[in-house]
Amino acid sequence: MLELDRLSKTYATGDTALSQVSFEVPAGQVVGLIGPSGAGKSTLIRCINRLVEPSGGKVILSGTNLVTLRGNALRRARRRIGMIFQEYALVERLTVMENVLSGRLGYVPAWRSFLRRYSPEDVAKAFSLLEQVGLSDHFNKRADALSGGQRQRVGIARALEQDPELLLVDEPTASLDPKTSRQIMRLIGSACRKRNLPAIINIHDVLLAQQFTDRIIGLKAGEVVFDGKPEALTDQVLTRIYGDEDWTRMRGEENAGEESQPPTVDLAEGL
Ligand SMILES: Nc1ncnc2c1ncn2[C@@H]1O[C@H](COP(=O)(O)OP(=O)(O)OP(=O)(O)O)[C@@H](O)[C@H]1O
Repeated sequence: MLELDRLSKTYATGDTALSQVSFEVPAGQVVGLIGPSGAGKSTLIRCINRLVEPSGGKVILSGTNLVTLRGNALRRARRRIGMIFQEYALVERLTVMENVLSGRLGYVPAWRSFLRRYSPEDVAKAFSLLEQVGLSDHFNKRADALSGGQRQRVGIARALEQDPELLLVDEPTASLDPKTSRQIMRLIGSACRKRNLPAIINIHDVLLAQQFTDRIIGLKAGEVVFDGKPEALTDQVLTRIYGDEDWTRMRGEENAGEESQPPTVDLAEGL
């Protein structure tokens, strides 16, 4: 379980990106984090893994307050957090398999990670994950030979190879087409449910968030202005988060596009 307790961040420039944000994410729950540009979504994700230093408050992961950790203890805590990025953050010249195995780097001794030697268990696990994300035929391809959707699946497998206790996902679908985006969201959701993993997904696409997450948290100017079930995200709530817009029409247009799409192949089975 993840608990944020009055998490705050004011940058050196004086910009307050987060003010006293508190919520809990229980095991297995997938949270969609939404809000307008500048609301503090990336800052929130980065404060959790300490890529940004919080100015105040606590980030408690399975009983440990991550905010007070330093040095080795912080490194050990970070490997408990799987990250999935918008731009995939793969090592382009390495193979798919090597990219997935890099999820173990935080675990192997320095000399082994330098030589990129992994245990047979790590390799077997990586094969299994690649199979689960539908990429077992591509294990030996270079990452730069893959499509965006395939790269993101490698990113998911790499995060899971790490055996994380928490997944932080930053705009996973921003560079993908609508159908691939849905497959990726479905994969992330089913991986979390199967492993009882809590996840926070920073996502701009409100409809995707509504469809594929268990709970939505709406940030505005660094504060939580909505926290509830996806179906409670009414037009009034969207206006509270983003300001005036014709939300009903937006949903209508999106649904019209949806009907013309062929049924998606569910790659997530077994994940
Ligand atoms: N490194 C930084 N230094 C100073 N201010 C920053 C820094 N990073 C973010 N901010 C400010 O903090 C606030 C929140 O930014 P943040 O990037 O967290 O928002 P966001 O919701 O992720 O936006 P977007 O959806 O556009 O990525 C903004 O006012 C931004 O200008």
